[in-house]
Order: sequence, then C-alpha cells, then structure tokens
Amino acid sequence: MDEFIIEHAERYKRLVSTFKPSSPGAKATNSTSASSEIVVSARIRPMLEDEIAQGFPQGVYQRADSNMVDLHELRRPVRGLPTINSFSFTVDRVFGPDAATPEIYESVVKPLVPWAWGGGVGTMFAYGQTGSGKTYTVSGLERHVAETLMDGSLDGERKIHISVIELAGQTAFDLLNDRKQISILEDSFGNTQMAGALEHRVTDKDALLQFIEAAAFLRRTAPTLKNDTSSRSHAICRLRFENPLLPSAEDGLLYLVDLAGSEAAPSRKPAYVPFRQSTLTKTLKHVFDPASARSCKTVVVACVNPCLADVGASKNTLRYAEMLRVLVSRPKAAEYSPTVPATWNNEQLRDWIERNSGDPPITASILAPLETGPQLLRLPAPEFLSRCLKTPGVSPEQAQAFHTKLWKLHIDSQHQLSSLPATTGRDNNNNSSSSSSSSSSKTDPLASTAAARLAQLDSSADPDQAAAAAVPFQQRIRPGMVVRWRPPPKYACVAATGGQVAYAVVLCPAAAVGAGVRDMKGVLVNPGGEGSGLGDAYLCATVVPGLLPGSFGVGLWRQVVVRVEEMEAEVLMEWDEATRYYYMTV
Ligand SMILES: Nc1ncnc2c1ncn2[C@@H]1O[C@H](COP(=O)(O)OP(=O)(O)OP(=O)(O)O)[C@@H](O)[C@H]1O
Repeated sequence: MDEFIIEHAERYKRLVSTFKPSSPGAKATNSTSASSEIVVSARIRPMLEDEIAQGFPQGVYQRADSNMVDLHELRRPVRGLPTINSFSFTVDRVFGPDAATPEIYESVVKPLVPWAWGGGVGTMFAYGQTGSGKTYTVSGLERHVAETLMDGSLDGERKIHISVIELAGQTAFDLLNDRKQISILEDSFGNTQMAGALEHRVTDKDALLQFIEAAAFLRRTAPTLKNDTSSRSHAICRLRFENPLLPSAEDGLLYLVDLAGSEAAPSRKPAYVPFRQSTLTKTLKHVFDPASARSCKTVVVACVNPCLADVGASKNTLRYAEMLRVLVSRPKAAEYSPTVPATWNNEQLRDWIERNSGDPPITASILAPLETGPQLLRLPAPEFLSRCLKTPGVSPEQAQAFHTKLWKLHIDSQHQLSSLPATTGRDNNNNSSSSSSSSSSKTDPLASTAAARLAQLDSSADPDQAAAAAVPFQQRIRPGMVVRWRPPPKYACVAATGGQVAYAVVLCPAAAVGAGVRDMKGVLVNPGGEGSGLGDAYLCATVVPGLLPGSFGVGLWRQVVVRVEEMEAEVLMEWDEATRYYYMTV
C-alpha cells in the first residue's frame, strides 16, 4: 500500500486540491466554555520529516474556520486511475499542524485546573494511534498545568499531591516508586483506589516537574516491555488537591492521561479503542459512570497523524471522537420557572440566592458571578461552600444548609416536572418564612397552607416564627430544638467535625428527669432526683452525620447533658422522606 501511495502521490494531491465539501463546515468557536462537561478536541500533528522524505502526502486536514476535519483516502479501483474517498468529522475544537501546545492548553485544558482546585474532578486524556503525538501533547500540557498550579493565580490554599501510575494490560505500576506493582481496587463506596501507589506532596513547580519527568523517564525505559513501551501502556498522572480549610470535603482531583496507542506498532493491526480494559475503566470510572456522585469535567484530545499512510487509523480516531461527543447529551434550554433551578439564568439565580440564603444573605456576586442555575448545581460542593464562606458572617452550617436547600429544590423540581401536573407543585420555601415564598399564585390557598403545615411538622423550626426572630435562642429553648454546641472532653466522641462542634436535639431540662436516668456515658443525669446543681442544663439526644453528604440522623438513645453556655446557635433541620435523613436548612 505504501508504494501505491507514493506512486500516486501527485494525482492524490491534485484530487484533494479540487475537493469541495458537500456541506458547509460547522462554525469554529473559541467558546468551549468552562461549563461544558466534556470537550472533545482533535489535534492534527505536523507531518514528520521522515514521512515527507519518503514521499507520503498529507491525508488529514483541518477545514478552514470550522470545527471540522477532512480526511481523504486513496482508493485503488478495479479498473482505471486511483480516486479519493473523502470523510468529514466534527468535534468541539480542531487544532491543526500549526497549533502549538500552549494554544491547546489555554483553550481547552486550562479550565480543568481551577475546577479540580475547587474540589471537582478534572480529566484530560489523549488518545490516538501510535506516533500520533499523544506523549508530545500530554507532556507539554503537564508543564503548563504545573505552571498554573504554582503561579499563585488560583484562589485559596491547597496541599498538592502527585502520583503517576502506568497501566499495562491488567497490571498497574507506580512510576514514582521504581515501577513497583500496585493494585487498582474499588472501595465499598465504589471509589477507585490506587492501592499501594505512593503520593508525593509538592510545593513548587520544579519539584512537580521533576516527578513528572522521572515518571516519563521510567516509562520510556521500562525493562520489561522493550521497544514500544509507551504505545502499549497508559500513563496516568493524578494530582490531588486538599483544602486545609474544609478537611471533611472531598479532595479535588486532576487526571492527566496518556492512553496506549490505539494501534500496535509496527503491525498496523486494525485500530481499536482501548477503553474496555478493566484497570483503565476502573481508574477512569468517574468519567464514564453516569451515576458518579462527583462533578466531572473531561477534555479529550484525539491525536491524529496526518500522514496518508496512516489514514485508516486516523479515521478510527476521528470517528471515535465524534462518538464521544454524541454520547454526552447536550441539554436544551428550558423555559424559566421560579421553582426549577435548572431553568435559571445568572440574573434569576442571583436574585434567588439573595432572597433565600438566610441571615446574613450570601453575596450572590461571589457565589455565582457568571453561573446559570445548572452551572451552579454542577459546581463541586467544596467550591460552592468556600464561595459562600467568603461572605462575612456566613457560618459553615449556613453554607451547607443553603447548598442542601438549592439541591432539594432542584430534586423536587425534577420530580415535579416528571410526575406531577404543574399546579400541584410543593412549596419548597416553606421554612424560610412567608416573605420568601415564591409559590405560584395559581396554587390552591387551602392546599398550600396544608402543605406548609405538613412541611412544618417535618422540620425543627419553631412553630412560633415571630418569637423565633426576636428572642436569643438560649431564652426560647424548647423540646425538639436543634442546637450546635461545643462538647466538653467527656463527650468528645459525639463531635461531628474535627472534634470541635456537635449537634443535639433538646429533650427536656436535665432537672426534670427521674433519679435513675443516665446519659450515654452511664453517668446519672439527676442523681438526687431533686435537680440540684443542674442549673440550666438540658438532656439532649445527639445528632450524628448520616451516610449521605450533608445528612444527619438523630441518636435518640445516645443522650447527653448540655449546658446552655455550651450551646452556640440554633440549627434548623428538615426531614427528607426520600433519603430518610435530616438536612440542615436556612
Ligand atoms: N505537534 C507536534 N509537533 C511536532 N512534532 C510532533 C508533534 N506531535 C508529535 N510530534 C512528534 O511525533 C513523534 C511521535 O509523537 P509521540 O511519541 O508523542 O506519539 P505517541 O502518540 O505518544 O506515540 P506512542 O503511542 O508510540 O507513544 C515524536 O517524534 C514527536 O516529537
């Protein structure tokens, strides 16, 4: 085939120069915005000197001013002169042979960095046939990532940890620990763990680059796989970002992945896409798992060798890129509804934030400077919380409760949209006092009052809302009130976060219980039965974190004695029937 191509190169070039696309190209845009969950790009590398020297023509072209790639095969007819077969592919961004790595970084990869820094999962992976420029591209991009991470442009403090592993067939190796074999395992929560891989803390750019370079060197010189090592193994660089201010939040993750060549050199077997190999699918599960709980952004760089001799493999690479784009459904813009966050533009979202985020109101321009409703919902929880905390006076509980409130509204609205006629919608603002209710005026007033009363029974809010606003909570303690408190050392085991803060539901004054009642430690609450010396202490049930993020359960039988001076604030809790947990509300 190679001789055939070289022999007819001139004719091929003539035919290609007369090629007229049958349909106009999809317009090029630079707005593969930071909001897209998956951006599929194609990079066509330049022709290499030896390919040109051998007389091979170029077979793959970027279509001018578009996101399209044209590819022309040389066809050997049964009779007569060779002809060309042309194919066109559309992706989100095309980078032609003249595009340098910094351009690719700036336009598609860079948005992943603040995303992962803020607590999300960002993944960049490059795939393509052997020799198509994957390693060239990924190693260049890694340098840029290192620069962005260390140039001080990212908001807040993070501890950065790096690990680099190699997957070869079903075996995984640690490229930062002398290629020691490791295991890719799923934990009981379905999260993938790279068991046995070392993580290294890095604090400056040079150290980070040294680790990346050391891993690349080890991969190139692997003793076991001889010549074409890199084309048969996947290299995965994982950067983990730990936010010291939110120790209980999930860490941000950035994966930079150089996949194995989709065609084994030098045999030119038919290309295949190597995503089904189990260690790889496990490691990148978050990208492909629709049930993944983490917010993910993914950038794919399909690397294409433009040489006509390899056009068959390039065709497969580009076909696969098109498929990846289609796999991710692009939601249509829905009509605005005040109870459906997914339909809110930035202005509507900001308005809702200002009115529904509690006291003090969370500054909408900090929480959602540009985002729409769907974009704010997709924001990783740690990033959402840190943005809320930038408003002076906002406590972590208020931020968490507001996050839950937005999500609850979203989930309820999805439920409503799919199962109920619009007029039966629940009033989701039932806890935030009458002023913030945005329920539609078409709703039956009797039904909405009944619904509000029912919802009231499912929350810890004071039935006497007016009194609640005017009097400090210590003066209106009542059974059923939930309080945040600082447990003394004897109750340290009930603390919810970092051993400092705990939550409890007030049951009754400690002086009111009988002489034989004991707390969870087995200590008598009111030894003489006379209430002497108990002052303003209350018997309370502990509130403990549930299995779902932000959820709580009440440990009715784990009782503690809490003094009023140990109480810091009232916390509102709301029962959620669907998950059977309590959530904080604002
Ligand atoms: N954009 C580019 N500009 C200049 N040279 C490039 C470019 N992309 C790739 N190359 C060169 O092409 C050759 C093959 O690139 P590279 O090794 O990155 O391919 P690969 O897809 O990683 O191959 P393998 O799967 O075998 O590891 C290298 O010599 C590289 O320097």
